[in-house]
Amino acid sequence: MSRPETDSPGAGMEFTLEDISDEEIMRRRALYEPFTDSVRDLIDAVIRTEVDDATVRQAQAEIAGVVQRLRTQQMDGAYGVRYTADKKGMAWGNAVIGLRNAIAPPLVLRPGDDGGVVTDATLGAAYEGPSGLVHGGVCAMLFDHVLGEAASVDGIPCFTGTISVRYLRPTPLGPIRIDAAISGRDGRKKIVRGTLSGPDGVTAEAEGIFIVPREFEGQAFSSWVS
Ligand SMILES: CCCCC/C=C\C/C=C\C/C=C\C/C=C\CCCC(=O)SCCNC(=O)CCNC(=O)[C@H](O)C(C)(C)COP(=O)(O)OP(=O)(O)OC[C@H]1O[C@@H](n2cnc3c(N)ncnc32)[C@H](O)[C@@H]1OP(=O)(O)O
Repeated sequence: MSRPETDSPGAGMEFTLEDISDEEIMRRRALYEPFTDSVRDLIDAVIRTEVDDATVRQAQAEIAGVVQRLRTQQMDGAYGVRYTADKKGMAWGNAVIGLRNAIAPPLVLRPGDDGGVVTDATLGAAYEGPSGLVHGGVCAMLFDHVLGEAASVDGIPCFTGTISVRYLRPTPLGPIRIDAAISGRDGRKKIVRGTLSGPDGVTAEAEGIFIVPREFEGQAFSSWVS
């Protein structure tokens, strides 16, 4: 596939204009969302299957066939961060929110009561660290994105400068919630705090410094289409 028009506003952040209608976004979403969900199911099934060796080998051959078919037409490089003419972002390859990324839970964010953002998700076997518990790096990755979104609520995308996570108690695999909001501003820097909660309450808290790249100062974008 040829790449749509690419714009690199700075700080290594590359955005790609893909001027498509809302109907076309809906069509692609209806196609790729269930497709990617099937791959998420596959990841979980591969981790948890207890079928016999022959069945595993047969499944591997079938998966290799599917991969080969998909590879007959591929875009160059990663999906990138695409946006429409009215500046709706489509970060569909993103590791945390990507609609086309089976590694992403994917998180879907909504506005919180405090001007911040909140998300609920279910983390299954693919996110395990210690037995039955969420991997600490996964917690950090999810915090990074959610705090980054909270920092960007006014539509100006921010980069993570520094983030620290305090793991208070283990986070069980299963339903989780993350809340994040800006707690301070200093020029291009925004201090953001967040919490990760499981069914029994807060398990980890994070604080980060998020920075508006110089090139983005004064620019406002729309929200993600996820
Ligand atoms: C075009 C259409 C777009 C469509 C988009 C549509 C919708 C989007 C809307 C909203 C959502 C957007 C995004 C948010 C989502 C998720 C977030 C994901 C977060 C990430 O996953 S992102 C990847 C990891 N992240 C990096 O890959 C950063 C690499 N890095 C750099 O790119 C630079 O390093 C940068 C930019 C950080 C700073 O560079 P710089 O040149 O601006 O900095 P400079 O030296 O001028 O410092 C200025 C002041 O920041 C202080 N400062 C500097 N660096 C600091 C640091 N690291 N920690 C703490 N403080 C720091 C200084 O001390 C000074 O402070 P003071 O003013 O007080 O002296």
